[in-house]
Amino acid sequence: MRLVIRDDADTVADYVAEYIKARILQFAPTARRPFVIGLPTGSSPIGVYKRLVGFCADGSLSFKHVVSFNMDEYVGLPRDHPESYHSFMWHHLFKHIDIQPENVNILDGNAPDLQAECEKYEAKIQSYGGIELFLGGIGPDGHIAFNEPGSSLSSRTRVKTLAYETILANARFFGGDVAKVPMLALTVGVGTVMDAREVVVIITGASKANALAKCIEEGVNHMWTVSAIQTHSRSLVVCDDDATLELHVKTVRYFKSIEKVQDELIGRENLGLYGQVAGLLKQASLSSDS
Ligand SMILES: N[C@@H]1[C@@H](O)[C@H](O)[C@@H](COP(=O)(O)O)O[C@@H]1O
Repeated sequence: MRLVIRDDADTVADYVAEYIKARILQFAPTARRPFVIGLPTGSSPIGVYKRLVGFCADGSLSFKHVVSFNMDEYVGLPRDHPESYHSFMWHHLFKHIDIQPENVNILDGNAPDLQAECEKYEAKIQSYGGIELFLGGIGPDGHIAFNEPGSSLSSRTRVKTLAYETILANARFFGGDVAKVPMLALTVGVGTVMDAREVVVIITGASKANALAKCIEEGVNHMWTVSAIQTHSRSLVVCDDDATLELHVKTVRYFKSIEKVQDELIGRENLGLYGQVAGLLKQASLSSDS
């Protein structure tokens, strides 16, 4: 796993947006071989989406051959409710880019058979050969998607009861009224996210500091579901300074030093064996190889 630390949420968004752009360009998707991306909602990815919209507007990136799968959706909230994840995604990203509507996949929280909806979603992901890159955010309790504490680390897409903490945290989107926050959601599982060939997680703000420390400095634990990322062979966490508040100084220094050495390596592209690695790093533009 790599940890990249930036000064604030804006520079985190710059980094992640550039990273995703580099990945899609490098993949060179076509209609027959689309780039399959997993996407989150929440405040964490908004800056990234804004930048991706900018790349599409200036012609440096296209989503024409990108297929998306969203992480989750509330149960029972009308699709056109302003706080549904359908509305969120169209408002912040999809309506501004050239993605083909039929390539957008979001769980239907009003499906007559919710279980069947979840199974269909997993099967559709499989039909594309899996997800290339799953982007995620986390809750203050370390949950990824709606995989609340105690979720199985091998869980698949399913119906999930929300933790009271999550309901409280999300009440800000419902005029501060806890009673208006749905208590159930459909969510991809931890296993669904970890099956992606690459996982990138955004963690910003002091309210996520404890979760970041639990997830990367302690063991893999179902009470902090994003800690499963430790077992992934290609994972990247991008956080801001505020989110590092609970990390050991040596952890922060270690990951900063790794990034510094990689930057130096890229500068030595023509030097023998170092050059080989530097070339690979540069080719990947940025690398999350563990
Ligand atoms: N289901 C979503 C998660 O996918 C998201 O990561 C989390 C954090 O949201 P925010 O980025 O607003 O802190 O909120 C919800 O619980």
